[in-house]
Amino acid sequence: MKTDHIQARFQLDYPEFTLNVDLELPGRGVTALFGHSGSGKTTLLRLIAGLIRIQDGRLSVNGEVWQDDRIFLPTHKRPLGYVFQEASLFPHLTARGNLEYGMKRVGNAMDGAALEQAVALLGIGHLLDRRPHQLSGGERQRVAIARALAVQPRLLLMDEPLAALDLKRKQEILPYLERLHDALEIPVLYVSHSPDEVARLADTVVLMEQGRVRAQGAVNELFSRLDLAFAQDQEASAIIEGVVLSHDDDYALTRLEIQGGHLSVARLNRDIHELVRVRIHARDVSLALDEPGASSILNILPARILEMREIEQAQVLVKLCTGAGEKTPLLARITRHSRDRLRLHEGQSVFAQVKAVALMD
Ligand SMILES: Nc1ncnc2c1ncn2[C@@H]1O[C@H](COP(=O)(O)OP(=O)(O)OP(=O)(O)O)[C@@H](O)[C@H]1O
Repeated sequence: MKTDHIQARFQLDYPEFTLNVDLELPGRGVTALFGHSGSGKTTLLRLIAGLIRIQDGRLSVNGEVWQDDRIFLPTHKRPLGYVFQEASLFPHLTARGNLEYGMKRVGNAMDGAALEQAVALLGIGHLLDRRPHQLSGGERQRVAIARALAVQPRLLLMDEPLAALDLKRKQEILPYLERLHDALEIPVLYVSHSPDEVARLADTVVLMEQGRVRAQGAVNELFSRLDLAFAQDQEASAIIEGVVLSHDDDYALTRLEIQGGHLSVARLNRDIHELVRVRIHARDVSLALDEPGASSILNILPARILEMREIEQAQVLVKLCTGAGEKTPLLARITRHSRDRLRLHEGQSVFAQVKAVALMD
């Protein structure tokens, strides 16, 4: 049995829905369970939490068996944290009272350090004496996440924790989730049907369709697969990780090093060597056969065409790779007319002109 993975195998038959998954997931980092409404994301999370019991399921988390032919740990014996869409806090308890109740409930000896760490990570120190009705939806959710973490779980399950919040509150809470992503040693399973959240937070994506796993892989790999929904969306984009190389304060630009290449972006308030994630929309990338000599475009990357797919009558989606070892994926959305005029074909070397780069975190 692998000790640094989550292995989950479940088959569940409801009258009108069957879930059938056999997954091996990384033992740390954020894995997004992504899919349309009704694809089985919550059901899978509930099976993993032990809230649904089936006969022949198997689940091990970083070497510990939680369920197999002989073992079934009930939910309260599973060292996990569960965050729901709506923060289910006790209204009569303060934020602190809710955190402490969470710890007592699982029978953990009160670990002050873990509690403090969770409070600091979610930035709720100044809210601890308030009751839930004195908190905004986003703040309540931050308390609920801290409560889940204070018990020092070995797995964190999050079921659309932002779904009940409006856009402004979502924007407020996302930086805290990004901090979790960087700080947590434990695996996080994050249910979402927002590609934007997935792009920001996830390392790995499991794409669910009708109770089955349609695809699984690294976020940048899945986002650039032309056969999947991500690339066919209006917001289709490549996700690229880079390191801050230098700042040019004169021109208010920051230079990022990406795998085997560079990107210039609007000045980032980030330290040198810091890791950042950027998103390049397919609609912001155009293609040229020769290196444009005089151009106002900052980022012109040598690239190779891997695959093309017509997506609408007039549009073609192009999957490219760039950088050393051609490992960095890029998407371009061009017109069918341009494809034919430039006689573009798979395997061809081109120059990708990147009009805009959006910072993800
Ligand atoms: N207890 C149950 N009995 C029968 N059918 C169920 C039960 N629970 C869920 N289902 C069905 O299983 C399917 C998957 O539901 P699930 O809640 O897992 O989907 P989901 O991907 O999480 O959706 P959403 O994004 O809307 O939360 C749905 O068709 C649902 O109606």
